[in-house]
Amino acid sequence: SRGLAEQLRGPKCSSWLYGHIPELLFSEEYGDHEFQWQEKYGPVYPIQGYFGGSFALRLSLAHFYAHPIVQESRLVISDPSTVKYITNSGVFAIGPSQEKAATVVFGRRNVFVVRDGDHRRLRSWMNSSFSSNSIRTLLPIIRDTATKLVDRWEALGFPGNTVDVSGILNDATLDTTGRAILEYHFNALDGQSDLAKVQRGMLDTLGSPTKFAQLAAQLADATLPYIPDIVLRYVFELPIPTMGMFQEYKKLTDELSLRLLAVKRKRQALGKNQDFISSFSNSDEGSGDDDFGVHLRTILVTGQDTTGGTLGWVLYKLAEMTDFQQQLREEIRLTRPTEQADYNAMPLLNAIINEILRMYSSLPLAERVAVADCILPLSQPITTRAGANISELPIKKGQCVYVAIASYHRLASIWGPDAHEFRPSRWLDEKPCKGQALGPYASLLSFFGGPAVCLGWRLAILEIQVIVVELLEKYVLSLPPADNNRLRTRLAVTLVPETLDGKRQIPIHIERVT
Ligand code: HEM
Repeated sequence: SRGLAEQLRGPKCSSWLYGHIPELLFSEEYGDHEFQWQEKYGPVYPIQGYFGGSFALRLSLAHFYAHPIVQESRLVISDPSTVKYITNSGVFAIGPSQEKAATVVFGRRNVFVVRDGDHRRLRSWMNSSFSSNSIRTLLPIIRDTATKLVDRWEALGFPGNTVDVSGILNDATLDTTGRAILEYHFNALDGQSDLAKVQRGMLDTLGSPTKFAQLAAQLADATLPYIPDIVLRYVFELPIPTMGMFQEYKKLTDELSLRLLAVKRKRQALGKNQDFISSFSNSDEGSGDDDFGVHLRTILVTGQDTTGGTLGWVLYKLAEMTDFQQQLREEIRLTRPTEQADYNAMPLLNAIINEILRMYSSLPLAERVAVADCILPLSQPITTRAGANISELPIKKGQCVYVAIASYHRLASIWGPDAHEFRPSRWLDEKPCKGQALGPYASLLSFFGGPAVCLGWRLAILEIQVIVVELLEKYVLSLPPADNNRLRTRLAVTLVPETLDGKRQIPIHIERVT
């Protein structure tokens, strides 16, 4: 028996080959199907995975892969008790497709894939540079990036025009991670960094909006779990342009990581140093310098489009809500924030940021797999297809689940009857979240929770706060006059904004504050 998962009610499936995955991951607007399924089937329901039910195909593929994977049926989960169990119990590892994807881009033994003691050790040196004390000291660097961003807008002639603001925001977030954590100037905002260009090219290829690229992404998602690492390594050495980009990225980041380590070691000889790179070379992880490249790539990639995309949504919504924007500008004028505490004490600033994180979580879904048989707790009973009421859900080792972050943020039981509505003012209410906090910040699940909680959430929040304040002090944002100014959300590695004609852009009209 495969546990009870198969006996729950869920949507009917139309594709034997792909199951429900295209509707879940590749729908035109993110959540088109997922949010309706949640309304209909509740916060825990099964969907069909790839290669639906083909036992023969599964068997023939299974011997390539060390762990048994239940591909035919996956659970989509937003029930708070179940989510908490998944993030905290240690019974779940990163899911098979995400594991391969992270290994391909970052390298082996990256923080997403290592488990238990290895994960704890890795996090303990990484955490120190991202603690609240460390992040507070980064404020001058973040403000400096924000000033450079303004300079860039000016140099490109943004004021007085309608422009796409999205790419430059991602340059700013890469520059912040570089300077704040690695003490290294990428100068992505100046357009001078080869590494920044290659990283951009790689992420744009992975998340390309073309039909062909989406089909490729779908195929990769379906088959990656079965492709042994050794074969993948050969695929990435193939002499074709896309693979060349991955190789170039690895080469540049490996070189940079060795250079950074060498500089640090010299400086360390002069005295003790507690930053990211020094604590790596002092820790158990530091025994093999090669691994530093893996961790460098991990933070450069995970910190960039997540934070940049969130910022983009904030600016777009402010351009749409001009009254709110004006009130926020007034809040900024009265507060004149200089310390982190000042930013945290600005109700309107944080209301818009929190509402964006709720409605447009950059990573709306986390894939996990059970590493042992277990019993999932449920906060409300489920009626099975046979009509039985169950108050907990036994599942088997190998069961794949999706922690449905975006769906959780739309539960009426947690966020109230207007959970689907974009309403920043809910954050001015007494208790916007009616449940217990699952994540580290504002009761949101946007940064995940438990031991694998987002490493950079404090940095991301401060960065967004500082940049929004800096931009609103200088500019008035509005939507372009054309009818074609609505954006939709598409999952392309992260949740990206896209115009209705499929362009990865955030067109905003910009005027200087007079
Ligand atoms: C608004 C911005 C951000 C959002 C919404 C976000 C969200 C998340 C989420 C949902 C996860 C869990 C993913 C999973 O396990 O499947 C995660 C993990 C992670 N994030 Fe972030 N993130 C953001 C910014 C950053 C920044 C700025 C950095 C670093 C510079 C960062 C570094 C990481 C790392 C290293 C992990 C893996 C942690 C682990 O597995 O132990 N993130 N993030």
